[in-house]
Amino acid sequence: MSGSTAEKKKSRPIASSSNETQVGGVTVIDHPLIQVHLTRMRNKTTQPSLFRASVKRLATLMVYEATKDLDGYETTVETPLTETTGVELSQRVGLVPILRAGLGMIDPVLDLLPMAEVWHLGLYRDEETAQPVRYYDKLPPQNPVDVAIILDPMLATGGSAMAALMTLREWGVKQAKVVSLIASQEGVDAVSSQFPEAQIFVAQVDPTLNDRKFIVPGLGDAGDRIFNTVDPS
Ligand SMILES: O=P(O)(O)OC[C@H]1O[C@H](OP(=O)(O)OP(=O)(O)O)[C@H](O)[C@@H]1O
Ligand SMILES: O=c1cc[nH]c(=O)[nH]1
Ligand SMILES: [Mg+2]
Repeated sequence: MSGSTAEKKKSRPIASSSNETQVGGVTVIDHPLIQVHLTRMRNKTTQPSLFRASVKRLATLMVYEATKDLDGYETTVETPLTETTGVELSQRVGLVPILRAGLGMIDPVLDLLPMAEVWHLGLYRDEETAQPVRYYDKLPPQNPVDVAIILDPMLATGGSAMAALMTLREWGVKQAKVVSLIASQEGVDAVSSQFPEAQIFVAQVDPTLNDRKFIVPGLGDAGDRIFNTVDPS
């Protein structure tokens, strides 16, 4: 590989050794693969097909880490050779994608948790006020899941995540996790102060929001980039 671009650029470890950093109530999951896929998503020239693929890859890596405290029970299994012990999950897990952009994360997460229930929540941000507007919610009145995992690539002001957490609290969910790819510092501060019991997992926390409450540097509008609905005018 002599003379390759990779060799000419200075190589260094790009993730902390533990791969997890606690910033306030937020777990930042730091891993070279996470950073590489996130960089593709941030790049404005990345086309929707690669953007979608990157969302899926990141969702898999993030949810793998975010589910490491799930409870299980011991079971027995017959291999072709003998009987041995194994594990089954013992908690009812609900995945809660926030429409639209959260839909981009659901398929890879269902691959990891095929027994999970999926409860959709429709929320969009009003363009003028940046406040979340509810337009779809079919959560049942009773019988909450044991663990709910909110899926949404972006956590900007935190308004949408807090609206979702409030809905889950009203349903009676005892353990709620939020898995986002990019958050703003302001957003994670707001969510962790209003919902200190919620576990928040992000790949990176960006420093600011602009005057339209978009994350900076961020990646633009995740829903538009996933679904290829950027207004060309
Ligand atoms: O933290 P907040 O300030 O609430 O912003 C984050 C929300 O904004 C985006 O959705 P958007 O309103 O663009 O809807 P969409 O997914 O339908 O595009 C994103 O997917 C979050 O749901
Ligand atoms: O930066 C942002 C903020 C909200 N929603 C997005 O998709 N991106
Ligand atoms: Mg959007």
